[in-house]
Amino acid sequence: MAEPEAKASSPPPNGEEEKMEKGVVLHVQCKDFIKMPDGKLEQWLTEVSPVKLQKVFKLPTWSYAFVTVLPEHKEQFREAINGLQCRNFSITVKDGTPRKAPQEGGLEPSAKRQKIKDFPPGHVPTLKDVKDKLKNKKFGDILHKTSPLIDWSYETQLGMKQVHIKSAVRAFTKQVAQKCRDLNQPPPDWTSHEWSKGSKAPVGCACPLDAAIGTPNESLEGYRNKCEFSIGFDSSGQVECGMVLRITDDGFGRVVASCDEVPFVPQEMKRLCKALRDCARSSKFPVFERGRGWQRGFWRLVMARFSGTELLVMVQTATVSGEEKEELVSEIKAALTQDQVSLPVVSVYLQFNDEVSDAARPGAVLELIYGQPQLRMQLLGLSFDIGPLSFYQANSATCALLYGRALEWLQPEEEVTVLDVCCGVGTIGLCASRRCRKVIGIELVPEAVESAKANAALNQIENTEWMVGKAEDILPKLLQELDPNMRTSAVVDPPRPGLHSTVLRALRSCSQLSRIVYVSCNPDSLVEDVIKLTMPSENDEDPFIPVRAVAVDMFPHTLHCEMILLLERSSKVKDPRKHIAPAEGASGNEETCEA
Ligand SMILES: C[S@@+](CC[C@H](N)C(=O)[O-])C[C@H]1O[C@@H](n2cnc3c(N)ncnc32)[C@H](O)[C@@H]1O
Repeated sequence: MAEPEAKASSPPPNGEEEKMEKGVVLHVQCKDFIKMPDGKLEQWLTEVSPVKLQKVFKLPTWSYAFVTVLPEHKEQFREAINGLQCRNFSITVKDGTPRKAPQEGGLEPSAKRQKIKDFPPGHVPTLKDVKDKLKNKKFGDILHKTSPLIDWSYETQLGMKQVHIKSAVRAFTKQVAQKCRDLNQPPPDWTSHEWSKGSKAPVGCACPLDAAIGTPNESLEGYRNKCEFSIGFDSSGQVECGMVLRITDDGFGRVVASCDEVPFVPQEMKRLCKALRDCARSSKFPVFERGRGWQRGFWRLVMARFSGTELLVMVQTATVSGEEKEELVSEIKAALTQDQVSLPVVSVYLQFNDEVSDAARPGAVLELIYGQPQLRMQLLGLSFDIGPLSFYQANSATCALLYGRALEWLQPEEEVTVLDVCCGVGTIGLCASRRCRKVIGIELVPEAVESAKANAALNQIENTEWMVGKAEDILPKLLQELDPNMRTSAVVDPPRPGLHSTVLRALRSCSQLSRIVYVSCNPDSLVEDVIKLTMPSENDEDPFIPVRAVAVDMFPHTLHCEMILLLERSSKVKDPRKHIAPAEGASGNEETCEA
């Protein structure tokens, strides 16, 4: 499950309006775009497009790009590109929205014309409705930008998230049935109305949904144990350390607002932001700024992790060397560790980043300039030491509930080997390890794998093995070489784009694997992955079947929604239609019903 950024999201692009007015803008989306630098994507699209592209615009975090073509080329482009495969996923092409530069202090003209309607009192919108509404609202306040559900009660927010995952379950149920019909093959039984009725699932859903797991009341404020803050200028031009309120009209600069009002930021982090804001205001080093083709200044980002009692901080600046670096380091240390600041800082890292993007390259210099290298977190009776770069679930209280349910469904028994795919610092696997034969964790980030090994040792756990690399490279061979008699279960917890198709194929074709617990932070990508795990195929008689799902709200007040889905081999799942009570007046006993 990927962690959503604790910062306000960027609006779509802007700029070069002249060119955009002459052409038409198309929204071109594909899961694999997120991994492609925009230059590479432009090169690839230019190669596959039958028409000349006027412009390709994509930011590093986007899984979509805005492509401008001449109006007379629009349909030809759409026809050629829509449905085309890019690496492992297919591309969709929709009409994009050409943008005008926003007018000072107001809404964009197009958004004004569109007339933003507030939701009527008492109406509970879907998460998608709220998201769509936000797209049109350019200049909101930081509270609503970061916490768009804040105006609804928490109970209502949970209801919205429950509806969201119900839609995901309906979507894969319906799509598997439709795909089978398209292929002239009978849809699997679990897509039928009778099956969902027998399993007491909502209409159209293949499996029942448990009541949504929410964040406990006492953790609804300040629940994040990790946040990222930007150092930049606020709307009055003052240096601020907080959250990005909006992107400036040129598409490059960020207007930063204080996070004082943001409910999910813990008080300790709010005080940390103030200390760093004051430090940057009085510093000899200017704040980082960027525009088209230029960048200057130093102070950029702050990442903080909070264990509940202690803080680990990473400050990101542009590169500073020699004596100047020493000055910068002592400014940071003084700001964060002097007695009068009274912040519980136990660890400070400095990272240099000279990219236009805030995402530093994987090899960017990262130096511990104060205190201990890691922060100790407690979870389900175990201790975890984590560094600045490793993934760790950002809401500790709800994470314990999520893992509790995932393990309940996984049933790690003595004879079972558990695969922890995309394991991060090994949290789920280590929590399962005391109940199963062995845990094998696979993770991309080397720092996280080192932490997983160290965390196993820290908790005196010896039945684990950790593998560093891409799951798509490691898993096929690992599963092929598995002892044929080894009972195996898997928990998969991929980042937002979901699992690689090679991983899905390997899981599906491993006969020793009988159960998958899929933890997802993105129900949309889960839908596509579940289709691949469950679609009947001629070569394999025993695909997976969705058995149970639950929404987990790790990020109250935001649009993010996690879910857990249990999948089991179809041969192991009892047919729930057999338990439907016979209609009144119908003859026959239970045996005849089951026949
Ligand atoms: C949502 S996190 C889950 C981490 C862990 N299961 C937990 O609960 O803390 C996803 C993890 O997948 C890792 N990851 C991303 N792409 C990967 C890949 N292709 N192969 C293996 N791991 C990957 C990320 O580094 C991250 O640690």
